[in-house]
Amino acid sequence: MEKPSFKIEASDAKSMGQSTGLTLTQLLPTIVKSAQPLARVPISKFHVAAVGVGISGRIFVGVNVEFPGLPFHHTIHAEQFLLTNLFQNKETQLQYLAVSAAPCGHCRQFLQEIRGASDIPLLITPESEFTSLSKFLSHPFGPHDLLPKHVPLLLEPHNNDLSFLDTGSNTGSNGYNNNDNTNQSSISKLKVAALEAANESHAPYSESPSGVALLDSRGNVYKGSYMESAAYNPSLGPVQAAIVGFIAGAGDNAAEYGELVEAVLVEKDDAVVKQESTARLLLSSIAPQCGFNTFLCISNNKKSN
Ligand SMILES: O=c1ccn([C@H]2C[C@H](O)[C@@H](CO)O2)c(=O)[nH]1
Ligand SMILES: [Zn+2]
Repeated sequence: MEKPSFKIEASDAKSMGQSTGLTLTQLLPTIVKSAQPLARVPISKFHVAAVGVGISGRIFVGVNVEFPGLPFHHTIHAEQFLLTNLFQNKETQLQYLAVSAAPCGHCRQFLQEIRGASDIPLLITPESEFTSLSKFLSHPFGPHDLLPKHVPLLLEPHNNDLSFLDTGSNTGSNGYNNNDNTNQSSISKLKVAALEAANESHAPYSESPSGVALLDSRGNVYKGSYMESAAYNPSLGPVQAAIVGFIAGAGDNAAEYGELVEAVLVEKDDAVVKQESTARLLLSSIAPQCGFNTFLCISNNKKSN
């Protein structure tokens, strides 16, 4: 198996199958094993990998990411990383899921945000028999308990119809380089990306969508959309989602938080769930050199009221 990566194209998955004589699902345990070293686990040293096959035939990887110095609830579980990776690559359904350890209760719950979650075939490696997620979470509580059926679920397309408040929406920034022109043009670029991320955010329970965009020193932009869980606590914040984009998008260069130079958060002015303080806390802990700016938006259907 070659160097582990966070995304395997369908054609590459096919040729891996041909060269090994294995079917797609038989390949998954090997991919799980090779992905485990990608986990960032300074606290637990417990490497979790979650591998999913999307409806397009592409294979995606997630790993757990821990943040020393911060409360545990900032942690990104491997399954959450995987769902974020699928979401960011516009996969609308998960065909198969394989994980290196049985998913914890929090992840079993988070997976309920996918339509038809109970039927997702699940493999706990190194076993070779799939079972369904419903075996791991019977009598699930989920979106169906709180939302009408037509509301889009996690991997389905979202458009929250947000636009910026006209004036005074920057609620403050930190970082060392906030006043030069280059920085202003980066912030404008990040504002557009963060608004896109907020428009794609899955926040049907609070109706408080939000998005983050991160800029690295090479000029790359990484977007992250806030993703809610019907059970509230397993929700994944927009900074975490953008970090998934940063780690998964770095390719062969292992992403270092020290490379982050600027960040923008976009959230609603009248949100009942506000991200700003916790987003600032996480970023200032892992990337103290990174600027941070918040811009407020409004949902257009409310504007006309
Ligand atoms: O389903 C699970 C269970 C645990 N972890 C991670 C969280 C933490 O980083 C470490 C120890 O709990 O393993 C996951 O990623 N998924
Ligand atoms: Zn978990």
